[in-house]
Amino acid sequence: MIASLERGDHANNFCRATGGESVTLDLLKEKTAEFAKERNWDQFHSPRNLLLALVGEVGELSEIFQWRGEVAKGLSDWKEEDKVHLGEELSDVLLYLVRLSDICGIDLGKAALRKVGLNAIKYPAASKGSSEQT
Ligand SMILES: Nc1ccn([C@H]2C[C@H](O)[C@@H](COP(=O)(O)OP(=O)(O)OP(=O)(O)O)O2)c(=O)n1
Repeated sequence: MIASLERGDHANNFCRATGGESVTLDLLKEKTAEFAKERNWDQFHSPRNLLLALVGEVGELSEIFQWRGEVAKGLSDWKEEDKVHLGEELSDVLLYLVRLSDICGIDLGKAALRKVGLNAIKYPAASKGSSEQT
């Protein structure tokens, strides 16, 4: 438990070290690039390796929900440590996605915003309550 608390403190200090600026995709892109460079891991961060790592983390994320049955929105009945764990696995997925996009030369923020626009055209607000393609 102490080790886990120390780990949390260390991670929180890292967040403060960023100067408390708002978290953007660009910031995460810079942080993940820096993390890889400092460890000489650029050589391992190929598109295929990153994709496999991403899928592996999606598996770890799925395990948290596995066998629980349906989960209430807000996770009000979850233990705090389970919520912290969920945040970690969601983050792993996001960080690998950001890194994969960067390595592939895709501006993820712009691509996602464009996709939101495409989705709105494909599913006009008039089709309220139905997720069927128009
Ligand atoms: N070659 C690597 C290895 C790790 N990471 C970073 C991205 C992820 O955020 C996290 C993944 O680390 P682990 O593979 O240790 O996975 P977990 O943190 O999920 O640990 P575990 O699988 O033991 O639960 O570290 C990375 O960028 N490149």
